[in-house]
Amino acid sequence: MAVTNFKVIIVGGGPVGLTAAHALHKAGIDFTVLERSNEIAMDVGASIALGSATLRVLHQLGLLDQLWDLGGEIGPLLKKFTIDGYKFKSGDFLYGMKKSHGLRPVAFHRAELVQSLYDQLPEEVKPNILTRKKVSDIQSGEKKAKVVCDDGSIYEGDLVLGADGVHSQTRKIMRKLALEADPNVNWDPEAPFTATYRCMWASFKRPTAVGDTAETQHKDSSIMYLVGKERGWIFLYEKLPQPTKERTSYTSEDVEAMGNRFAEYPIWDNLKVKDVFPDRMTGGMSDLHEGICNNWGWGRIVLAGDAIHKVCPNAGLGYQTGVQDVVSLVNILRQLVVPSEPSMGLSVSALEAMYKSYQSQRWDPLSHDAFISGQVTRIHAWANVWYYLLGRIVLVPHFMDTLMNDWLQAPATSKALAFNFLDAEEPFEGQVPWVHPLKNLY
Ligand SMILES: Cc1cc2nc3c(=O)[nH]c(=O)nc-3n(C[C@H](O)[C@H](O)[C@H](O)COP(=O)(O)OP(=O)(O)OC[C@H]3O[C@@H](n4cnc5c(N)ncnc54)[C@H](O)[C@@H]3O)c2cc1C
Repeated sequence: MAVTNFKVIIVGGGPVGLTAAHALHKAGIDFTVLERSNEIAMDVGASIALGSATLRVLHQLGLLDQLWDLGGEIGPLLKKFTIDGYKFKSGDFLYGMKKSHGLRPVAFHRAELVQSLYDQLPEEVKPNILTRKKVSDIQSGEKKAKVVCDDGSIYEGDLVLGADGVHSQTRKIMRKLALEADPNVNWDPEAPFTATYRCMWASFKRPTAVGDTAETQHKDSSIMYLVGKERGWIFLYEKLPQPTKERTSYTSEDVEAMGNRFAEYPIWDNLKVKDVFPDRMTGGMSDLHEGICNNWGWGRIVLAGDAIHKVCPNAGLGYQTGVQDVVSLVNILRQLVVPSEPSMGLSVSALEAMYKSYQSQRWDPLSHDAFISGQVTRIHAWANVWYYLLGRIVLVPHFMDTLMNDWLQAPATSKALAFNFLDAEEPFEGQVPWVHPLKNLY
């Protein structure tokens, strides 16, 4: 039950929007989610792999028990192939994660993860999740914000949280309002991200053992193969003829053509793209935009998730960075609104100060995750000689442990945020202690 009369309107019922809904509910802050799709968990075919830092946050929210039934831990065996089927490496490349924080990443089917986030909302707040609500306009006033949907309906709140993805309408509206208020303000461009690669993904009935994972590396194109509990997924990556900031829509013919271009490439021992692609259950294709916005909030509008930062999926960090946004934002917001008198509300200047704290808390860890994501993508695609040497020769399991995990990933993971108002038993522990242990909240 809400303990304050502060209300957040969340634009977008994707994974980040629904995670925010859980967090706000636990913080005692009222919310409404406006989702443009007809259903919450549209099956677009992709997987989402989550590491220990994200899963412990979901554990704090009480969601982990049900999620275990859906996910499959990746590894221990990762194989690396060239496109002619030569297996140039094989080993436990993710052991470092298990050693440092108790768990290798766990792979979920995205639609099942999102459905579970929805299903696990308490019954009394499920009516706050509204579908077929495409947000078309936002007014940000001194006292309240109004959100207008394309069916003419209007929703009023104290804060609008744009979790509406890479092509965020909330981000576009916020930019327009900020520039109208001050034409000289230095703002992100309307299309703030650039795509250098595109990806086609597909899911199919699990062909090999749970946890199997492979990379197929080549100049400017690569594949990832992942096997979860029930399904397998392939991700086919290809460098674009030139980088673009535009939004390209791909047709089913484009999907078919890309599948055919990769048909003979291996994804596992004795398994090629052509052996799974024709039997795909779901799939999709998009350009992979990359970048981080500089403007995270204005007036009564703030952004989270893909709406403000976009990374390539090879390292599996996109949603995970969005979860960290939610933790940071809700921790700070709760401190501001929950102790205040019910009638006080929050001024725009107080909110804008909050956006600065939120952005500065998230900036360095986010930049680190974006760096890792960009590197992994370019290593898989042999983007230049240096990346080729890393991918093809240098990154053997032992060195991978030291470089990627012990030096880069484990220190970042240990500093990952957790909710500072929710207690929980620590679900994962390894050799590297958490900086924010759940039992000893900071
Ligand atoms: C192939 C692939 C594999 C990936 N694998 C991983 C992985 O392993 N691990 C990981 O952490 N991340 C992964 N990601 C990234 C992850 O999917 C995204 O980072 C994540 O989905 C972002 O969540 P979001 O809620 O911010 O945005 P989205 O998932 O884009 O959700 C936005 C929601 O807003 C809604 N919306 C949009 N506009 C409006 C509007 N005007 N009004 C109302 N609603 C609107 C949309 O319908 C959607 O439901 C992967 C991505 C891809 C493409």
